Amino acid sequence: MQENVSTVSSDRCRIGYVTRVQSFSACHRLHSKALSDEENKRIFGKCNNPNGHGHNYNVEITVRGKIDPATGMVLNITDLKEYIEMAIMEPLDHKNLDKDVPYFADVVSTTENVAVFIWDNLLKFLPPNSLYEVKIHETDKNIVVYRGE
Ligand SMILES: Nc1nc2c(c(=O)[nH]1)N=C([C@H](O)[C@H](O)COP(=O)(O)OP(=O)(O)OP(=O)(O)O)CN2
Ligand SMILES: [Zn+2]
Repeated sequence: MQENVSTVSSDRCRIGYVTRVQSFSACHRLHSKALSDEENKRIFGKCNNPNGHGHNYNVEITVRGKIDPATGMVLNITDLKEYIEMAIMEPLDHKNLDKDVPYFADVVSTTENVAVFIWDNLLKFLPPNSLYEVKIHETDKNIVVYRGE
């Protein structure tokens, strides 16, 4: 009986979630080309100031997948670190999001859109269907989650 339990248990597919945290610094201004100057000021307030402002963004990247019985891993975090470097740090760290990152030339650099940018960039490197969530702490109080929907 004990032997059967053991056999069934080892055959079971177990799903794990692996999260890696990464910080980056960037400045930006909330401004939409689809809105008038008055609307930009009314909607974005102090965040529409032409001088911009900066954040130390903290990003949590979560990957979902089968825990490989041979390696014990969903994916190797060493690989995930490299993907994060290419998908987040190289394009965004110490950048002016609106001026230095072409994606934000016509996309408002809200944290929601930064999360979408990071999601789409990570998809280029991660195994298919493995990215579960991108969570960004723009400040201690402002947190955005994007799950690819
Ligand atoms: N839906 C969103 N709303 C806002 C975003 C955003 O990305 N998505 N971003 C901003 C500004 O970028 C701004 O930096 C946030 O400022 P603020 O709320 O003032 O930041 P704090 O929480 O740190 O400030 P407190 O004064 O302590 O509340 C605005 N809106
Ligand atoms: Zn901001």
